[in-house]
Amino acid sequence: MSKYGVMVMGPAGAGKSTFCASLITYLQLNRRSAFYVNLDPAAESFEHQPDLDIKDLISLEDVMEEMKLGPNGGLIYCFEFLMENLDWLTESLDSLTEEYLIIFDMPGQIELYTHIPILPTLVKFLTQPGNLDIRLCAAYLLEATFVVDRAKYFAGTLSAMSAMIMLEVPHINILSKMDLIKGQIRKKDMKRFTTPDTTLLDDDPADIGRKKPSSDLEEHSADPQDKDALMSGATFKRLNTAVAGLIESFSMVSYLKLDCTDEDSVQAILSYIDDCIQFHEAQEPRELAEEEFEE
Ligand SMILES: Nc1nc2c(ncn2[C@@H]2O[C@H](COP(=O)(O)OP(=O)(O)OP(=O)(O)O)[C@@H](O)[C@H]2O)c(=O)[nH]1
Ligand SMILES: [Mg+2]
Repeated sequence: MSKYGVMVMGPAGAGKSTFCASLITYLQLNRRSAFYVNLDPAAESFEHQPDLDIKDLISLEDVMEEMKLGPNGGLIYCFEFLMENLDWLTESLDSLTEEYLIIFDMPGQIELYTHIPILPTLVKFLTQPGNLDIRLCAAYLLEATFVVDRAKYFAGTLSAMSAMIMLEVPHINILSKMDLIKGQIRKKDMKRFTTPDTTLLDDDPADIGRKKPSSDLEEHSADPQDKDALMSGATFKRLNTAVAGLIESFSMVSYLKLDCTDEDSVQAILSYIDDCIQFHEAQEPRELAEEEFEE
């Protein structure tokens, strides 16, 4: 029996946990079953209590104290511990039926998605037919306010692409917190953000506020502490153009828009997730139980 799941990922503060909560609320309102797995050992408060919480396996606080590690090193330790104790996941997830959408809420430390092979191993374990056999979709969130600074937007897009290549599962990218940029970006321009386009670098509003050295020579003589000058010179522009060109040539990343305060927006994202994992195709016709019918 297949299981279905979504792994919600992205940089710190991108809105992952809020999206998980909105998704669970939406599923519940629509009589669908959700199983919420918190894999962020630093998360403290939740809108919906997790059905499975990594903190019951290992606590980041204890790790930091006992192993004398900082928060990032501590997190990596927690994930290495999880990888040695995968039975803990199997015990709880194995009995779930295909009716459930398993939602994994991930931590925001970017190194987890870029240069450490822990996540690919975890994803392989979750999806392999011999193990949990979950049809998994990755949802990578990037905050929509990044579009205001093109360098940040392309750097974020590069991290989304790196996660896509690393994980090798169906993947959707999401621009979260769309409500925060409402009215700031014209509809016509928004299309250029949902499918990244190198010409976006030509009209970067963040450039306006930055000092502009007129040449590389001037840039190199700039004060190395002056971040504004460092991030506006010709070399920085060339780097961004190269990154944007790479993203465009791979042509892998496009974004869906999400505003967690809007139910229709959550529904639209869910329909993409369902489609990626072919959720509806596995569902049996179901008659309402007597109590549900009376309700
Ligand atoms: N305006 C607005 N704020 C949002 C939205 N989604 C999340 N936020 C806010 O963004 C902040 C971070 O949200 P979280 O859901 O905790 O983000 P996260 O990605 O889980 O953060 P970490 O787990 O720490 O990496 C909170 O203050 C949320 O209220 C949204 O759609 N719109
Ligand atoms: Mg979170």
